[in-house]
Amino acid sequence: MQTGTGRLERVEWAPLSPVAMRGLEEPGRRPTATPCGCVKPALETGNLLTEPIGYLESCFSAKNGTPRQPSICRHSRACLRIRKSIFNNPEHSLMGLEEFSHVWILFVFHKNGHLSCKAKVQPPRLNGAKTGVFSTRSPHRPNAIGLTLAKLEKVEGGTIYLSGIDMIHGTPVLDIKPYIADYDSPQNLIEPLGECNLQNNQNKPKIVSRSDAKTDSRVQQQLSECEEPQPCGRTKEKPTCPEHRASGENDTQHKDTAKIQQRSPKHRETADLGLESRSGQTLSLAEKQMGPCLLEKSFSEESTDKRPRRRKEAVVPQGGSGEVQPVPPHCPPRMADAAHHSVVPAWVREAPVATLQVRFTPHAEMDLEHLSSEGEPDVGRASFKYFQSAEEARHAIEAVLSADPRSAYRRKLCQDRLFYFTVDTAHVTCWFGDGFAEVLRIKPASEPVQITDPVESLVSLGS
Ligand SMILES: C[S@@+](CC[C@H](N)C(=O)[O-])C[C@H]1O[C@@H](n2cnc3c(N)ncnc32)[C@H](O)[C@@H]1O
Repeated sequence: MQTGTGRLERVEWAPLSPVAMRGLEEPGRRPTATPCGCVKPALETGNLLTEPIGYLESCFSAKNGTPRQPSICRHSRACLRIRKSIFNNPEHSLMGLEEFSHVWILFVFHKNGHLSCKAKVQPPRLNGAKTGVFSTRSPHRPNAIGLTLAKLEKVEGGTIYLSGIDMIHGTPVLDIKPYIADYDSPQNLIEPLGECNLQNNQNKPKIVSRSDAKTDSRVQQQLSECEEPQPCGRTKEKPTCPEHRASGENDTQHKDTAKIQQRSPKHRETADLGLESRSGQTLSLAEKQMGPCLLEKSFSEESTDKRPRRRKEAVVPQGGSGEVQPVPPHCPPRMADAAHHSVVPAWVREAPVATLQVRFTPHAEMDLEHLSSEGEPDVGRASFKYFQSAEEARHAIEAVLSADPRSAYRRKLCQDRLFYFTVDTAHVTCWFGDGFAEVLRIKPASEPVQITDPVESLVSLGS
Protein backbone atom coordinates (compact mmCIF):
# COMPACT_ATOMS: atom_id res chain seq x y z
CA MET A 1 0.00 0.00 0.00
CA GLN A 2 1.30 3.39 -0.81
CA THR A 3 0.76 5.56 2.19
CA GLY A 4 0.89 9.27 2.80
CA THR A 5 4.50 8.90 3.83
CA GLY A 6 5.39 7.39 0.51
CA ARG A 7 6.28 4.12 2.07
CA LEU A 8 5.38 1.28 -0.24
CA GLU A 9 4.26 -1.35 2.18
CA ARG A 10 4.22 -5.02 1.65
CA VAL A 11 0.58 -5.51 0.93
CA GLU A 12 0.69 -3.57 -2.35
CA TRP A 13 3.90 -5.21 -3.31
CA ALA A 14 2.46 -8.66 -2.91
CA PRO A 15 3.97 -10.53 -5.84
CA LEU A 16 0.79 -12.43 -6.50
CA SER A 17 -1.16 -9.28 -7.24
CA PRO A 18 -2.18 -9.16 -10.87
CA VAL A 19 -0.13 -6.07 -11.58
CA ALA A 20 3.03 -7.34 -10.02
CA MET A 21 3.01 -10.87 -11.32
CA ARG A 22 1.24 -10.79 -14.65
CA GLY A 23 3.51 -12.40 -17.17
CA LEU A 24 6.21 -13.39 -14.73
CA GLU A 25 6.65 -17.10 -15.20
CA GLU A 26 9.00 -18.13 -12.50
CA PRO A 27 6.82 -20.15 -10.14
CA GLY A 28 9.75 -21.37 -8.09
CA ARG A 29 10.61 -17.84 -7.12
CA ARG A 30 7.35 -16.89 -5.49
CA PRO A 31 7.80 -15.77 -1.94
CA THR A 32 6.27 -17.57 0.97
CA ALA A 33 3.49 -16.25 3.09
CA THR A 34 4.09 -15.68 6.78
CA PRO A 35 1.83 -17.40 9.33
CA CYS A 36 -0.23 -14.24 9.59
CA GLY A 37 -0.96 -14.44 5.88
CA CYS A 38 1.17 -11.47 4.86
CA VAL A 39 3.38 -12.03 1.91
CA LYS A 40 6.98 -11.82 2.85
CA PRO A 41 8.82 -9.20 0.88
CA ALA A 42 11.53 -10.89 -1.10
CA LEU A 43 14.16 -9.00 -3.01
CA GLU A 44 14.60 -11.85 -5.44
CA THR A 45 11.07 -11.53 -6.70
CA GLY A 46 11.39 -7.79 -6.93
CA ASN A 47 9.34 -7.08 -3.87
CA LEU A 48 10.93 -4.15 -2.29
CA LEU A 49 9.97 -2.69 1.01
CA THR A 50 11.09 0.86 0.51
CA GLU A 51 12.15 3.34 3.11
CA PRO A 52 12.46 6.92 1.92
CA ILE A 53 15.95 8.28 2.41
CA GLY A 54 14.38 11.68 3.02
CA TYR A 55 11.47 13.96 2.26
CA LEU A 56 11.95 16.74 -0.20
CA GLU A 57 11.51 20.35 0.74
CA SER A 58 10.40 21.96 -2.48
CA CYS A 59 9.34 25.39 -3.65
CA PHE A 60 6.22 23.76 -5.09
CA SER A 61 3.65 23.01 -2.47
CA ALA A 62 1.01 21.37 -4.66
CA LYS A 63 0.79 19.50 -7.94
CA ASN A 64 -1.03 22.38 -9.61
CA GLY A 65 1.53 24.53 -11.34
CA THR A 66 4.43 22.22 -10.62
CA PRO A 67 6.41 21.87 -13.86
CA ARG A 68 5.86 18.65 -15.74
CA GLN A 69 9.57 18.14 -16.16
CA PRO A 70 12.58 19.51 -14.34
CA SER A 71 13.97 21.31 -17.37
CA ILE A 72 11.03 23.73 -17.45
CA CYS A 73 11.99 25.91 -14.51
CA ARG A 74 15.65 26.14 -13.66
CA HIS A 75 15.06 28.37 -10.64
CA SER A 76 12.83 25.82 -8.98
CA ARG A 77 14.66 24.74 -5.86
CA ALA A 78 14.50 22.00 -3.29
CA CYS A 79 16.61 20.40 -0.64
CA LEU A 80 16.79 16.96 0.81
CA ARG A 81 18.20 15.92 4.12
CA ILE A 82 19.17 12.27 4.41
CA ARG A 83 17.38 10.80 7.38
CA LYS A 84 19.36 9.57 10.31
CA SER A 85 17.22 6.48 10.41
CA ILE A 86 18.84 5.50 7.11
CA PHE A 87 22.45 6.24 8.01
CA ASN A 88 23.82 7.23 11.39
CA ASN A 89 26.11 9.62 9.61
CA PRO A 90 24.10 10.82 6.62
CA GLU A 91 26.98 13.00 5.43
CA HIS A 92 29.04 9.88 4.79
CA SER A 93 26.53 8.71 2.24
CA LEU A 94 26.90 11.95 0.28
CA MET A 95 30.68 11.95 0.24
CA GLY A 96 31.92 12.59 -3.27
CA LEU A 97 28.54 13.58 -4.64
CA GLU A 98 29.58 17.25 -4.77
CA GLU A 99 31.83 16.27 -7.66
CA PHE A 100 28.78 15.86 -9.87
CA SER A 101 26.76 18.59 -11.46
CA HIS A 102 23.52 16.63 -11.83
CA VAL A 103 21.80 13.85 -9.96
CA TRP A 104 18.95 11.48 -10.65
CA ILE A 105 16.31 11.58 -7.98
CA LEU A 106 14.07 8.54 -7.60
CA PHE A 107 10.94 9.30 -5.68
CA VAL A 108 7.41 8.24 -4.88
CA PHE A 109 4.45 10.07 -6.40
CA HIS A 110 2.91 10.09 -2.96
CA LYS A 111 0.11 12.49 -3.87
CA ASN A 112 -1.38 10.47 -6.68
CA GLY A 113 -4.43 9.99 -4.51
CA HIS A 114 -5.08 6.43 -5.54
CA LEU A 115 -3.00 3.56 -6.71
CA SER A 116 -4.98 2.54 -9.73
CA CYS A 117 -3.41 3.22 -13.04
CA LYS A 118 -4.39 2.58 -16.60
CA ALA A 119 -2.45 0.89 -19.36
CA LYS A 120 -3.18 3.83 -21.63
CA VAL A 121 -2.95 7.40 -20.44
CA GLN A 122 -3.47 10.86 -21.89
CA PRO A 123 -0.29 12.87 -21.61
CA PRO A 124 -0.94 16.63 -21.88
CA ARG A 125 1.09 16.86 -25.04
CA LEU A 126 -1.22 14.44 -26.81
CA ASN A 127 -4.08 16.82 -26.16
CA GLY A 128 -6.55 14.18 -25.06
CA ALA A 129 -5.30 11.28 -27.19
CA LYS A 130 -4.07 8.12 -25.49
CA THR A 131 -0.84 6.23 -25.47
CA GLY A 132 0.70 3.44 -23.40
CA VAL A 133 1.68 4.45 -19.89
CA PHE A 134 5.21 3.19 -20.37
CA SER A 135 5.75 5.53 -23.29
CA THR A 136 5.03 8.50 -21.05
CA ARG A 137 6.30 10.13 -17.89
CA SER A 138 2.87 10.01 -16.30
CA PRO A 139 2.84 9.92 -12.49
CA HIS A 140 0.10 7.27 -12.66
CA ARG A 141 1.99 4.05 -13.21
CA PRO A 142 1.94 0.55 -11.71
CA ASN A 143 4.67 1.50 -9.29
CA ALA A 144 4.29 5.18 -8.52
CA ILE A 145 7.96 5.93 -8.93
CA GLY A 146 9.23 9.15 -10.44
CA LEU A 147 12.61 9.93 -11.88
CA THR A 148 13.97 13.44 -12.13
CA LEU A 149 17.30 14.71 -13.33
CA ALA A 150 18.09 17.70 -11.13
CA LYS A 151 20.97 20.11 -10.89
CA LEU A 152 23.02 19.60 -7.77
CA GLU A 153 23.66 23.04 -6.34
CA LYS A 154 25.57 22.02 -3.26
CA VAL A 155 26.09 19.35 -0.66
CA GLU A 156 26.22 20.40 2.96
CA GLY A 157 26.71 17.73 5.56
CA GLY A 158 23.85 15.30 5.14
CA THR A 159 21.81 17.61 2.93
CA ILE A 160 21.73 18.21 -0.80
CA TYR A 161 20.42 21.35 -2.47
CA LEU A 162 18.85 21.01 -5.89
CA SER A 163 17.49 23.17 -8.65
CA GLY A 164 15.51 22.40 -11.77
CA ILE A 165 13.01 20.12 -10.09
CA ASP A 166 9.44 18.99 -10.71
CA MET A 167 8.53 17.42 -7.38
CA ILE A 168 6.27 18.83 -4.74
CA HIS A 169 7.00 19.54 -1.12
CA GLY A 170 7.08 16.44 1.06
CA THR A 171 7.88 14.06 -1.79
CA PRO A 172 9.41 10.88 -0.37
CA VAL A 173 12.75 10.28 -2.02
CA LEU A 174 13.95 6.72 -2.48
CA ASP A 175 17.37 7.19 -3.96
CA ILE A 176 19.93 9.59 -5.38
CA LYS A 177 22.31 8.61 -8.16
CA PRO A 178 24.91 10.72 -9.91
CA TYR A 179 24.22 11.59 -13.51
CA ILE A 180 27.07 10.28 -15.64
CA ALA A 181 26.60 11.23 -19.26
CA ASP A 182 28.86 8.42 -20.39
CA TYR A 183 26.47 5.89 -18.96
CA ASP A 184 23.16 7.72 -18.95
CA SER A 185 23.00 9.33 -22.32
CA PRO A 186 22.78 7.44 -25.59
CA GLN A 187 25.08 10.06 -27.07
CA ASN A 188 27.79 8.60 -24.93
CA LEU A 189 27.25 4.89 -25.31
CA ILE A 190 30.52 3.08 -25.51
CA GLU A 191 30.92 0.12 -27.82
CA PRO A 192 31.76 -3.04 -25.93
CA LEU A 193 35.36 -3.91 -26.60
CA GLY A 194 34.40 -7.21 -28.17
CA GLU A 195 32.74 -5.45 -31.05
CA CYS A 196 36.00 -3.87 -32.07
CA ASN A 197 38.27 -6.24 -33.83
CA LEU A 198 41.49 -4.97 -32.41
CA GLN A 199 43.73 -7.72 -33.62
CA ASN A 200 42.76 -7.35 -37.19
CA ASN A 201 42.77 -3.63 -36.85
CA GLN A 202 39.35 -3.44 -38.38
CA ASN A 203 38.19 -0.48 -36.40
CA LYS A 204 36.07 0.88 -39.11
CA PRO A 205 34.11 3.98 -38.40
CA LYS A 206 30.70 3.20 -37.07
CA ILE A 207 27.80 4.22 -39.19
CA VAL A 208 25.52 6.43 -37.25
CA SER A 209 22.34 8.08 -38.25
CA ARG A 210 22.09 11.72 -37.46
CA SER A 211 18.97 12.77 -35.82
CA ASP A 212 17.22 15.41 -33.89
CA ALA A 213 18.54 18.89 -33.77
CA LYS A 214 16.53 19.72 -30.66
CA THR A 215 18.71 17.94 -28.21
CA ASP A 216 18.20 18.06 -24.49
CA SER A 217 19.52 21.45 -23.45
CA ARG A 218 22.05 19.92 -21.11
CA VAL A 219 23.43 17.86 -23.90
CA GLN A 220 23.48 20.90 -26.12
CA GLN A 221 25.39 22.73 -23.46
CA GLN A 222 27.85 19.91 -23.17
CA LEU A 223 28.31 19.87 -26.88
CA SER A 224 28.77 23.58 -27.20
CA GLU A 225 31.27 23.51 -24.39
CA CYS A 226 33.20 20.80 -26.09
CA GLU A 227 35.35 22.76 -28.45
CA GLU A 228 38.47 20.92 -27.49
CA PRO A 229 38.68 17.16 -27.44
CA GLN A 230 38.13 16.12 -23.84
CA PRO A 231 38.45 12.99 -21.84
CA CYS A 232 35.03 11.50 -21.87
CA GLY A 233 34.57 10.43 -18.25
CA ARG A 234 34.21 13.92 -16.90
CA THR A 235 30.94 15.74 -17.09
CA LYS A 236 31.21 18.10 -14.17
CA GLU A 237 30.02 21.62 -14.65
CA LYS A 238 31.55 24.12 -12.34
CA PRO A 239 29.10 25.21 -9.67
CA THR A 240 27.76 28.60 -10.60
CA CYS A 241 28.24 30.31 -7.24
CA PRO A 242 31.42 29.95 -5.24
CA GLU A 243 29.41 30.32 -2.05
CA HIS A 244 27.59 27.17 -3.02
CA ARG A 245 30.64 25.08 -2.36
CA ALA A 246 30.46 22.51 0.37
CA SER A 247 31.43 23.35 3.94
CA GLY A 248 34.93 22.94 5.34
CA GLU A 249 34.17 19.42 6.41
CA ASN A 250 33.16 18.58 2.92
CA ASP A 251 36.18 20.27 1.50
CA THR A 252 38.29 17.61 3.09
CA GLN A 253 36.06 14.97 1.65
CA HIS A 254 36.18 16.80 -1.60
CA LYS A 255 39.96 16.60 -1.72
CA ASP A 256 39.88 12.90 -0.97
CA THR A 257 37.39 12.30 -3.66
CA ALA A 258 39.18 14.56 -6.05
CA LYS A 259 42.31 12.51 -5.58
CA ILE A 260 40.46 9.42 -6.55
CA GLN A 261 38.68 11.10 -9.39
CA GLN A 262 41.71 12.78 -10.88
CA ARG A 263 42.66 9.48 -12.28
CA SER A 264 39.21 8.14 -12.54
CA PRO A 265 37.63 8.89 -15.90
CA LYS A 266 39.76 6.69 -18.05
CA HIS A 267 40.31 4.18 -15.31
CA ARG A 268 36.61 3.89 -14.94
CA GLU A 269 36.14 3.12 -18.57
CA THR A 270 38.92 0.62 -18.70
CA ALA A 271 37.56 -1.00 -15.59
CA ASP A 272 34.15 -1.16 -17.19
CA LEU A 273 35.69 -2.80 -20.18
CA GLY A 274 37.37 -5.36 -18.00
CA LEU A 275 40.86 -4.02 -18.61
CA GLU A 276 43.53 -3.74 -15.99
CA SER A 277 43.95 -0.09 -15.26
CA ARG A 278 46.36 0.19 -12.39
CA SER A 279 49.57 0.81 -14.22
CA GLY A 280 50.06 3.73 -16.53
CA GLN A 281 51.47 1.39 -19.11
CA THR A 282 48.43 -0.80 -19.18
CA LEU A 283 46.26 2.22 -19.22
CA SER A 284 47.94 3.70 -22.22
CA LEU A 285 47.58 0.40 -24.02
CA ALA A 286 43.96 0.38 -23.12
CA GLU A 287 43.68 3.94 -24.29
CA LYS A 288 45.23 3.05 -27.58
CA GLN A 289 42.89 0.18 -27.98
CA MET A 290 39.86 2.07 -26.95
CA GLY A 291 40.40 5.17 -28.98
CA PRO A 292 38.52 4.16 -32.11
CA CYS A 293 36.17 1.93 -30.17
CA LEU A 294 34.75 4.77 -28.19
CA LEU A 295 32.58 5.76 -31.07
CA GLU A 296 29.05 5.48 -29.97
CA LYS A 297 26.28 3.37 -31.23
CA SER A 298 23.18 5.38 -31.83
CA PHE A 299 19.68 4.26 -31.06
CA SER A 300 18.74 5.27 -34.55
CA GLU A 301 21.11 2.78 -35.96
CA GLU A 302 19.65 0.08 -33.80
CA SER A 303 16.15 1.01 -34.81
CA THR A 304 16.96 0.88 -38.49
CA ASP A 305 18.32 -2.61 -38.14
CA LYS A 306 16.08 -4.34 -35.70
CA ARG A 307 12.94 -2.48 -34.82
CA PRO A 308 9.81 -1.92 -36.82
CA ARG A 309 9.72 1.56 -38.20
CA ARG A 310 8.35 4.08 -35.80
CA ARG A 311 5.19 5.91 -36.68
CA LYS A 312 6.51 9.40 -36.59
CA GLU A 313 9.66 10.45 -34.89
CA ALA A 314 11.14 13.75 -33.95
CA VAL A 315 14.10 13.04 -36.12
CA VAL A 316 15.23 16.40 -37.28
CA PRO A 317 18.32 15.74 -39.29
CA GLN A 318 21.20 18.11 -39.05
CA GLY A 319 22.33 18.86 -42.54
CA GLY A 320 20.34 16.17 -44.27
CA SER A 321 17.26 14.07 -43.93
CA GLY A 322 18.27 11.10 -41.86
CA GLU A 323 21.24 10.38 -44.01
CA VAL A 324 23.81 7.99 -42.72
CA GLN A 325 27.06 9.61 -41.79
CA PRO A 326 30.28 7.95 -40.89
CA VAL A 327 31.86 9.22 -37.73
CA PRO A 328 35.53 9.85 -38.26
CA PRO A 329 37.81 7.33 -36.63
CA HIS A 330 39.92 8.51 -33.71
CA CYS A 331 37.34 11.13 -33.00
CA PRO A 332 37.20 11.66 -29.23
CA PRO A 333 33.83 10.63 -27.83
CA ARG A 334 32.69 14.15 -27.03
CA MET A 335 33.28 15.17 -30.59
CA ALA A 336 31.42 12.14 -31.79
CA ASP A 337 28.58 13.28 -29.55
CA ALA A 338 27.92 16.12 -31.91
CA ALA A 339 27.16 13.75 -34.73
CA HIS A 340 23.98 12.18 -33.46
CA HIS A 341 21.35 12.38 -30.79
CA SER A 342 18.62 10.26 -29.31
CA VAL A 343 15.22 9.70 -30.87
CA VAL A 344 11.83 10.39 -29.36
CA PRO A 345 8.35 10.31 -30.87
CA ALA A 346 7.39 13.63 -32.40
CA TRP A 347 4.56 14.29 -29.93
CA VAL A 348 7.01 14.64 -27.09
CA ARG A 349 8.31 17.81 -28.69
CA GLU A 350 5.22 18.91 -30.53
CA ALA A 351 3.31 20.63 -27.80
CA PRO A 352 -0.42 20.97 -28.54
CA VAL A 353 -0.09 24.62 -27.61
CA ALA A 354 2.70 26.96 -28.46
CA THR A 355 4.82 28.38 -25.71
CA LEU A 356 2.73 31.06 -24.10
CA GLN A 357 3.66 34.67 -23.70
CA VAL A 358 3.52 35.63 -20.07
CA ARG A 359 2.61 39.07 -18.88
CA PHE A 360 2.00 40.66 -15.53
CA THR A 361 -0.71 43.22 -14.87
CA PRO A 362 0.48 46.40 -13.10
CA HIS A 363 -1.29 45.05 -10.04
CA ALA A 364 0.70 41.83 -10.16
CA GLU A 365 3.92 43.78 -10.66
CA MET A 366 3.11 45.75 -7.51
CA ASP A 367 2.27 42.57 -5.63
CA LEU A 368 5.60 41.05 -6.61
CA GLU A 369 7.48 44.11 -5.51
CA HIS A 370 5.57 44.14 -2.28
CA LEU A 371 6.16 40.46 -1.60
CA SER A 372 9.85 40.86 -2.36
CA SER A 373 10.29 43.71 0.05
CA GLU A 374 8.43 42.05 2.89
CA GLY A 375 11.44 40.05 4.02
CA GLU A 376 14.50 41.91 5.18
CA PRO A 377 14.48 45.30 3.53
CA ASP A 378 17.71 46.34 5.29
CA VAL A 379 19.71 43.64 3.60
CA GLY A 380 17.61 43.79 0.47
CA ARG A 381 16.57 40.18 0.83
CA ALA A 382 13.24 39.01 -0.43
CA SER A 383 10.82 37.10 1.72
CA PHE A 384 11.18 34.02 -0.43
CA LYS A 385 12.37 30.73 0.92
CA TYR A 386 13.81 29.29 -2.25
CA PHE A 387 14.20 32.16 -4.70
CA GLN A 388 17.13 34.42 -4.19
CA SER A 389 15.53 37.51 -5.67
CA ALA A 390 12.30 38.90 -7.01
CA GLU A 391 13.79 38.50 -10.46
CA GLU A 392 14.18 34.77 -9.93
CA ALA A 393 10.63 34.55 -8.66
CA ARG A 394 9.43 36.35 -11.77
CA HIS A 395 11.44 34.03 -14.03
CA ALA A 396 10.07 30.98 -12.29
CA ILE A 397 6.48 32.19 -12.64
CA GLU A 398 7.13 32.95 -16.30
CA ALA A 399 8.69 29.55 -16.87
CA VAL A 400 5.81 27.70 -15.25
CA LEU A 401 3.16 29.61 -17.18
CA SER A 402 4.86 29.74 -20.56
CA ALA A 403 4.87 25.91 -20.57
CA ASP A 404 1.07 26.02 -20.01
CA PRO A 405 0.59 24.00 -16.83
CA ARG A 406 -3.14 23.40 -17.47
CA SER A 407 -4.46 19.94 -18.16
CA ALA A 408 -5.88 19.30 -21.65
CA TYR A 409 -9.32 19.29 -20.04
CA ARG A 410 -8.92 22.70 -18.48
CA ARG A 411 -7.32 24.06 -21.59
CA LYS A 412 -10.29 23.06 -23.72
CA LEU A 413 -13.23 23.42 -21.41
CA CYS A 414 -12.34 25.96 -18.78
CA GLN A 415 -10.73 28.56 -20.92
CA ASP A 416 -11.95 31.60 -19.11
CA ARG A 417 -11.40 30.24 -15.63
CA LEU A 418 -8.84 31.58 -13.23
CA PHE A 419 -5.83 29.41 -12.58
CA TYR A 420 -4.00 29.36 -9.28
CA PHE A 421 -0.72 27.94 -8.18
CA THR A 422 1.79 28.41 -5.42
CA VAL A 423 5.49 28.64 -5.89
CA ASP A 424 7.73 29.35 -2.94
CA THR A 425 5.83 31.91 -0.82
CA ALA A 426 3.91 33.33 -3.76
CA HIS A 427 0.31 32.43 -4.46
CA VAL A 428 -0.23 33.27 -8.10
CA THR A 429 -3.57 33.99 -9.76
CA CYS A 430 -3.69 34.17 -13.52
CA TRP A 431 -5.81 33.56 -16.55
CA PHE A 432 -5.08 32.28 -20.02
CA GLY A 433 -5.98 33.87 -23.32
CA ASP A 434 -5.10 33.10 -26.89
CA GLY A 435 -1.36 32.40 -26.80
CA PHE A 436 -0.72 34.12 -23.50
CA ALA A 437 -1.03 33.84 -19.76
CA GLU A 438 -1.59 36.89 -17.66
CA VAL A 439 -0.65 37.09 -14.02
CA LEU A 440 -3.33 39.01 -12.16
CA ARG A 441 -2.28 38.80 -8.53
CA ILE A 442 0.64 37.53 -6.49
CA LYS A 443 -0.17 37.16 -2.84
CA PRO A 444 1.76 35.63 0.03
CA ALA A 445 0.88 31.96 0.29
CA SER A 446 -1.26 31.84 3.39
CA GLU A 447 -0.92 28.18 4.22
CA PRO A 448 2.42 27.16 5.64
CA VAL A 449 3.65 24.18 3.69
CA GLN A 450 3.33 20.92 5.58
CA ILE A 451 6.16 18.50 5.45
CA THR A 452 5.79 14.79 5.88
CA ASP A 453 8.84 13.98 7.91
CA PRO A 454 8.77 15.47 11.38
CA VAL A 455 12.05 17.27 10.94
CA GLU A 456 12.84 20.88 11.23
CA SER A 457 12.48 22.79 8.01
CA LEU A 458 15.81 23.20 6.29
CA VAL A 459 14.91 26.44 4.65
CA SER A 460 13.95 29.15 7.03
CA LEU A 461 11.46 31.76 6.07
CA GLY A 462 12.87 35.22 5.74
CA SER A 463 15.69 34.95 8.23
C1 LIG B 1 4.88 14.33 -15.18
S1 LIG B 1 5.62 14.04 -13.62
C2 LIG B 1 7.29 13.77 -14.09
C3 LIG B 1 8.15 13.47 -12.91
C4 LIG B 1 9.50 12.92 -13.26
N1 LIG B 1 10.33 13.89 -13.92
C5 LIG B 1 9.35 11.65 -14.06
O1 LIG B 1 9.50 11.72 -15.27
O2 LIG B 1 9.11 10.61 -13.48
C6 LIG B 1 5.72 15.62 -12.89
C7 LIG B 1 4.40 15.99 -12.29
O3 LIG B 1 4.14 15.10 -11.20
C8 LIG B 1 3.41 15.76 -10.20
N2 LIG B 1 4.09 15.49 -8.94
C9 LIG B 1 5.26 15.97 -8.50
N3 LIG B 1 5.55 15.46 -7.29
C10 LIG B 1 4.54 14.62 -6.98
C11 LIG B 1 4.26 13.78 -5.86
N4 LIG B 1 5.09 13.70 -4.82
N5 LIG B 1 3.10 13.05 -5.87
C12 LIG B 1 2.26 13.11 -6.91
N6 LIG B 1 2.46 13.89 -8.01
C13 LIG B 1 3.59 14.63 -8.03
C14 LIG B 1 3.41 17.24 -10.53
O4 LIG B 1 2.12 17.58 -10.96
C15 LIG B 1 4.41 17.37 -11.69
O5 LIG B 1 3.96 18.32 -12.63
